[in-house]
Amino acid sequence: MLRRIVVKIGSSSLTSSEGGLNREAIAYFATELAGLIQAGYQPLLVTSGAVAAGFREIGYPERPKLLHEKQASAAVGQALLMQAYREELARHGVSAAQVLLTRSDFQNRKRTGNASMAIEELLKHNVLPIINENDTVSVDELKFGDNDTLSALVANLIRADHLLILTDMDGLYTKDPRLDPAATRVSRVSEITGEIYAIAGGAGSAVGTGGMRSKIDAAKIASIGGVPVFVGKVADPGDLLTALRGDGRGTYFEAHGAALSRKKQWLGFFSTPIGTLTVDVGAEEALIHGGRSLLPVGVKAASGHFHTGDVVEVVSADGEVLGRGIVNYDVEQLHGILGLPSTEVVKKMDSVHRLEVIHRDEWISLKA
Ligand SMILES: Nc1ncnc2c1ncn2[C@@H]1O[C@H](COP(=O)(O)OP(=O)(O)O)[C@@H](O)[C@H]1O
Ligand SMILES: N[C@@H](CCC(=O)OP(=O)(O)O)C(=O)O
Repeated sequence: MLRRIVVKIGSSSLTSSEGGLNREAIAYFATELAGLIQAGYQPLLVTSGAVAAGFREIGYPERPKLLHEKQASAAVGQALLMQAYREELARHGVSAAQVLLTRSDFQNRKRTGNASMAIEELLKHNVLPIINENDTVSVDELKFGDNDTLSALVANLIRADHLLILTDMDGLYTKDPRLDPAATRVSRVSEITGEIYAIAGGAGSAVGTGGMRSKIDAAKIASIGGVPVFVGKVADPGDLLTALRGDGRGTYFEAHGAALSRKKQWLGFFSTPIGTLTVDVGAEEALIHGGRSLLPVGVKAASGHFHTGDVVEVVSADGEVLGRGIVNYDVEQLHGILGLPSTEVVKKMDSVHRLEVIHRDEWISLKA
């Protein structure tokens, strides 16, 4: 299989604060994407820019803040965006297709399957999928808001080899460089800790939305799904290939997990946990590094009104979120066997359906 690369381009790289598309920028990115195809890669594009491209034509003086105004701007701008990409890609003999997705599409197994089938078919026919959020139907609870998270979910869905998030900054800095000129670039992140989140700020431009924080969220999702991420800037011919090969101007986030099944993608990023289990150090080690199931002996506390088959969050003794899983006991049953070795559990219970509190096939680690 060709190596699949998801490239995400933010509004800040495609438009100016006064609105409208920067055609030169689109032409540049089209050339870079064609360069990836020529080098034997299979790129998919996740692009923002619809709102920023469309608001001026509608008559708004600046990027609108109200939802319906954004939606109207996106409806105009999305057509402009696609037209520009299609024309510029055609110069390189590359055909492109529009794919619009919302958060709820990823919550629904059938829709995720449909999206994946359509994307696979496009790739089979060498058509470049150009993906954006479906802004017309996205209201607050359905919205990704920025496209960074969407790009990570797409990368997991199609089992990408790399995710390249392109923006107007050449990577993550120790502080928002617009506020602190002395800030320095973090060139590699092996683990996304609270410290990494603490240095990432919000959007710096008048057109971007998520800022560095949403890029870290995206890097975390992709990294859990086994996809390494580059966040940075490309500006010169060949920069995209250079970024892919590890020498780009930006920050590289290492991947942790292996590619995730659809079920685990849902469990990790879309399920709603209705209880919490606190585990001891041994259980944490078994779950995170040992690839093992969670047994009653390692569970110190259980809270929430959950039943067998519900999703619960698992936290360490000091409250750090370790992951999520589908629990095999009701909370009342679990309270009776907390910390007990398996032999005691079997003696104490009338019948044991499954000994594991969470089976490893129904567990996802959220440490990245
Ligand atoms: N620690 C940081 N390092 C780099 N950039 C940061 C940091 N904190 C906040 N930012 C801001 O994030 C912005 C990029 O995000 P955003 O405006 O949403 O872009 P895009 O439209 O490309 O997604 C940068 O312009 C920068 O001002
Ligand atoms: N779907 C919206 C994305 C919003 C947005 O600005 O995202 P980003 O530039 O990635 O922070 C659009 O196309 O305008």
